[in-house]
Amino acid sequence: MSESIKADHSIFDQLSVFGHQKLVYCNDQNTPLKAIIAIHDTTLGPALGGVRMWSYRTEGDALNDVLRLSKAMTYKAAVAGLNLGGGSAVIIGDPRKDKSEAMMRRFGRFIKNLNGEFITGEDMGTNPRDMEYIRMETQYVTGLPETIGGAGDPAPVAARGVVMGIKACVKEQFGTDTLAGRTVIVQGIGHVGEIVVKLLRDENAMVYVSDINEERVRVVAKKYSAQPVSNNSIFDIDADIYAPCALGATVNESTIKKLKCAIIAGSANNQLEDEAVHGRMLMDKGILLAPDYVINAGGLINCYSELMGFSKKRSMQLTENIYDATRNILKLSKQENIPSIEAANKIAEQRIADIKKIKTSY
Ligand SMILES: NC(=O)c1ccc[n+]([C@@H]2O[C@H](COP(=O)([O-])OP(=O)(O)OC[C@H]3O[C@@H](n4cnc5c(N)ncnc54)[C@H](O)[C@@H]3O)[C@@H](O)[C@H]2O)c1
Repeated sequence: MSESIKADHSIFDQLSVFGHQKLVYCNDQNTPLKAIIAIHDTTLGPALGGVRMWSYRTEGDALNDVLRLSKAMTYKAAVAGLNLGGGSAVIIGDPRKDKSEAMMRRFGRFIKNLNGEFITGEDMGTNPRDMEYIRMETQYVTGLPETIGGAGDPAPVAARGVVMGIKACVKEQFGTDTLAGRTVIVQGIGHVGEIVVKLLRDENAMVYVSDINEERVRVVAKKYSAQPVSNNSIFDIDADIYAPCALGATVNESTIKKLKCAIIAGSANNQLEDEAVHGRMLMDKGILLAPDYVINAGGLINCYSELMGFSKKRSMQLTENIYDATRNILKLSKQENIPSIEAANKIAEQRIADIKKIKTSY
């Protein structure tokens, strides 16, 4: 888990860094679709992961993102105790300008050809409507609207889990898990971030909000009586908790130097630019990191419920367990004097190794 992917390596080299099983390039000039599906590990079950649509600067950036996201899904499902493997997909393009019904349905046909090895759902830049389009072509999709038998938007469940993780860290750092009076910076107030803000404000935390979309900052700050801050100045604020809820890799060499918080806990996947280096740097600085894939697993739990026929109530109950899961990881981190992300990886890898003993692959 500590290796990083180098853009100049061959594709097979890059697949070997994290032990990926399969990579599918989906190209269709008519719709036009350029997508990559990465399947990391199917020991525990079919690979489930969202499809992200983003204006990647280069194809290498898209590949890097999908490899990192799919690996995180394997670990997320493993720690959450779900019978799912890890996979992910990215579509290259601007979701506001380039998306169409035909593109999403064409993407659905690529998933169909994988015969259930990969199941998708929402991620940044995609929504329940897109999942409906994919569903027109394949059954291997989750996050469908409740009106057509799905479990609905996973974001509220993901947000609940994030707040459970925040509470577990607050308990560790401050001795009590009450959020009243704690200060939190939420970076990225989209589907998940906005609900994180709401839940924090419901418990009387003081919340700063930032986003590259200034209109959203204005609207969300007003709606929840939060403090708007510019994206450039978030690391100058003296807050208890930094909650990254946008893109990954925001915790890196330069931001760790500036961070003044006691806790990092948010929904964004792959928050650490380099797990081994930055996990240790945070530990040395006394900043507690809630491993992202542990506390943002609510979205995946909701999708799993959709597959297994669970109710919203059951999803929420399973998501509440994130509090204890986070506490256990922080305990192991302390006992073994290892970064929290390493402790989480150990627990995930142990479960995968145990289940491997009873079956060789999905
Ligand atoms: N939606 C889910 O159910 C779910 C579940 C688990 C994890 N996540 C992760 O949580 C994160 C957010 O997901 P979402 O569904 O809320 O996405 P979203 O697209 O609804 O919201 C993302 C928000 O971040 C903002 N943003 C983008 N780049 C930014 C930057 N550099 N600085 C500040 N703001 C920025 C966008 O303007 C947008 O408002 C992603 O990393 C996603 O992978 C989402």
